Amino acid sequence: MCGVAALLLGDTKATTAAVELHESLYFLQHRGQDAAGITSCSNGRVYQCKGNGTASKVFTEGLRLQYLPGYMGLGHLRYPTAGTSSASEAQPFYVNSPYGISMSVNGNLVNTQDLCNFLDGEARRHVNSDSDSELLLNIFAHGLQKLGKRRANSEDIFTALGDVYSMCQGAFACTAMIAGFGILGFRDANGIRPLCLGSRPSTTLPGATDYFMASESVALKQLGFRDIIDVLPGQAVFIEKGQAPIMRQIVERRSYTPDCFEMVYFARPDSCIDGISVYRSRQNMGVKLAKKIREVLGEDGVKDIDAVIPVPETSNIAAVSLANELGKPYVTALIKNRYVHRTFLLPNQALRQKSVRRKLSPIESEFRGRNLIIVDDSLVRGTTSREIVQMAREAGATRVIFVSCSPECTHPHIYGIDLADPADLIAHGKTTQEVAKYIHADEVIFQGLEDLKDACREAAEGTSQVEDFEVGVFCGKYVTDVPEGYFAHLSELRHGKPAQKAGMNDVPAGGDEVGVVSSSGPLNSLPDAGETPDRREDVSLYNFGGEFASHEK
Ligand SMILES: O=P(O)(O)OC[C@H]1O[C@H](OP(=O)(O)OP(=O)(O)O)[C@H](O)[C@@H]1O
Ligand SMILES: NC(=O)CC[C@H](N)C(=O)O
Ligand SMILES: [Mg+2]
Repeated sequence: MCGVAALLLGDTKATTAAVELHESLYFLQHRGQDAAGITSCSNGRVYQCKGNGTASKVFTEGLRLQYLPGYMGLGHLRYPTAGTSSASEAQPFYVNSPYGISMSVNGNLVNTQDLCNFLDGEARRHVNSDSDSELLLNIFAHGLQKLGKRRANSEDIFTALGDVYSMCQGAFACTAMIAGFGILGFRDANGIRPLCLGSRPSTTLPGATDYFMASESVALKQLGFRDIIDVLPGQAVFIEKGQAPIMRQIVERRSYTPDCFEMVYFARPDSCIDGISVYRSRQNMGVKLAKKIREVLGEDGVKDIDAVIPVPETSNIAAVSLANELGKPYVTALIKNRYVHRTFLLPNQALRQKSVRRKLSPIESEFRGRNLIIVDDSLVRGTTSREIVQMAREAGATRVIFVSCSPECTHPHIYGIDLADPADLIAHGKTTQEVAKYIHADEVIFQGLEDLKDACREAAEGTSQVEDFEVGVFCGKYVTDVPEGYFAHLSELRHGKPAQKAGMNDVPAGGDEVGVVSSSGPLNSLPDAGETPDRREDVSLYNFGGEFASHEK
């Protein structure tokens, strides 16, 4: 999962799109911590700043925004699922031909080899990284280019998207910008990854309207956007500057099956995705899990429990309703260090392991001599649960029952989690008792799959059109076709090359945050922000474009 955003201000003389996009990245930061980027457009020119790290690092607390003028733009936060962690794969991506297109992608494609072959052999387009998102952008660009127009209109945009839907297999929710023309959003035919659109009156041009698209409604809400709607499966929305949005069903909806993991872990609880309140779904997960705990432990077993402890932060909401349902005290005995982010999203196991203790510490008195239920939203690799049980034991807990708001993760998540190899999954090929033994818990209890789906379904606010959920990670049945050999290919990639290998176009950098020039040299290099020459490698900060090649003229 990544976070995507696109903004078009109604006042085309405004220069503050990047400032607002930057603000929105703080509401989407939980979706990706590896890289961040913003692209903006002013007078037909495209400006871009991106690199490895969180939004505050890449934009050095907002200092770099002065180099990103314009009334429209894109934002991106990356959690890599394909390619490498190299800064050359930070997004948005840009292609100059045709028209100057930028794109931010949330998702994962499963037929990248076919796309590479097509782009190389037929489209004659150079792809400069291992990123599947750069492939998707080039498929779109090729579709637009082959129409052979000097300037595109909205129909051409929709026509070109036809190629994306017919050629790209997997999950995607994308935002794009065509220099001087407008912004675009579109979502795969099953609606696996989320995307929503909102509007608000312009504050600088009376009567004009600003439009904003993002992965999660919380970003829209907090920036004052209202009338929020979900982009539907197979649907695209194009907003030309100064115009109202045009919604178009590009391909028939194949299903309406958002990824259940959005509700379990990815999304913020104050977001509503496809008409489903994430907060309410997590509450429901707690209620349903309590029922399962009663079945497994029996009334006497439940009676023996002293307290319910959440593993902050995602499980907090479910743990409250679970504790209520069992009639047990909810005890916040694991304290989260507010300066440490999500550990699951870190790029390697050593870092993830180290970060659990850095992030969570026990209040020992709340553990000593007690029978405890410890609740987490999921057990994926088992990194967190193993470490937490160990902490509970060190603190003197008598009995530890570790419970999960979602079922056993037994299969790779192919649409947005960096889990190429099933062997990485704690529950793959293990019984529940074996999982308990592995994490040293007295007992482990998982939510049932149907209960999880019901918890999400029952959290619909009003009329959600969602039919079912993508739950392949729990059962191995995926909503899209998966090309033969895909899993073997993933495994080969994982074992053949280090997951963190450098991109072919990486340059060595001095600091922690390796950064690269992610395309050929800048046409109009911007002055640096006062950094040392070494720091300049940390972020690509370029102004692309020229006087004549733009819809602006
Ligand atoms: O079994 P694992 O591989 O450890 O993965 C599952 C854990 O990772 C996530 O926490 P994370 O620290 O990323 O985020 P949070 O603060 O939102 O809970 C998730 O909430 C679980 O706690
Ligand atoms: N998590 C995501 O949505 C990742 C997008 C894309 N597959 C990448 O790895 O950059
Ligand atoms: Mg967690």
